[in-house]
Amino acid sequence: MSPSDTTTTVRDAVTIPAPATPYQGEIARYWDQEARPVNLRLGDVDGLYHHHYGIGAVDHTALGAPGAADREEKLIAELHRLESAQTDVLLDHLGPVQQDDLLVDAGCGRGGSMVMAHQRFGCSVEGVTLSVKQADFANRRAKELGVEGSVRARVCNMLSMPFATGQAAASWNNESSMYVDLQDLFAEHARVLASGGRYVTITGCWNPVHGQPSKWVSQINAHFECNIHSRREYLRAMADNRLVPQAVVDLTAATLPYWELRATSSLTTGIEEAFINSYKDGSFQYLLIAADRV
Ligand SMILES: C[S@@+](CC[C@H](N)C(=O)[O-])C[C@H]1O[C@@H](n2cnc3c(N)ncnc32)[C@H](O)[C@@H]1O
Ligand SMILES: CC(C)=CCC/C(C)=C/COP(=O)(O)OP(=O)(O)O
Ligand SMILES: [Mg+2]
Repeated sequence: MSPSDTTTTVRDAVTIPAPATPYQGEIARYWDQEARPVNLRLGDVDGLYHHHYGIGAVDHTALGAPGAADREEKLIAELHRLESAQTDVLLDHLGPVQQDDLLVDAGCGRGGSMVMAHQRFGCSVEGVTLSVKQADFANRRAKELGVEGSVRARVCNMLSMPFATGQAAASWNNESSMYVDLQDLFAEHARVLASGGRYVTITGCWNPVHGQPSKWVSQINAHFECNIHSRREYLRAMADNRLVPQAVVDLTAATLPYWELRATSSLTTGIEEAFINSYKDGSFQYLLIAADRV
């Protein structure tokens, strides 16, 4: 049986906080109900469940012959490999991390990035999500992997995280910053990060050069009930909140192969065209920003 088929839940005896706003209640319900095969079947490949997209070149030899019986299975494994490669690039930008450090995953989803961070650095990783179902899922996976002492998800608003001031050596948002006000978000990261700590985000943002969000960006917002920010907003809000960018990496070209491969799969969700067209017309960018807390 694959992990996504299990029905038992591992729950801390904690009170689940009420959503801070009606919008956050809607987002909690959205992720509580989410069970798209494009996420669960990819996660089933190796037990790391992601809710973000992939980067890097497609390995066409790994896909086997077109029309072969196992082609779809291989394609799913390849999409998953590209999503985990995205996490690896995020982790590459965290800088040196010690075993006794605390890492914070803001908007942790089903916990795939948290497990990968712990496996790489051997340190504690704490995540927050609005969704009880996602936190349960992440904590169940951590227990199944025997890392529940080091990897934990909590149901909590990332704008008010349960960490002491300066407690985190590094923190990140992996495709989760489009659900919140960036000034509020970066103020909270600046609070929980130690001085000299590292913040990393991978995000989709609209390109100010386009003028306003394109119709494709508006379609993505409607699809996910989110509010994609502009590149300018990210850089301004960081500057306003003691986060000084050390690297800004445009991953747009690197994510297009993922989308083009996904569009040929049996797991399409209908949003592929909006991503492909907006990345190609330049109205939307897939960006990594790594910043130091000064
Ligand atoms: C697209 S998923 C990304 C999940 C994860 N970062 C990953 O890469 O797999 C967005 C996540 O952001 C979380 N989220 C959105 N708004 C939030 C908030 N205000 N506080 C905490 N989590 C939030 C959702 O619950 C969800 O887990
Ligand atoms: C880059 C942008 C704008 C991301 C929006 C946030 C989001 C929903 C990410 C992917 O989640 P998912 O993995 O659950 O989505 P899907 O089901 O499409 O794979
Ligand atoms: Mg996905």
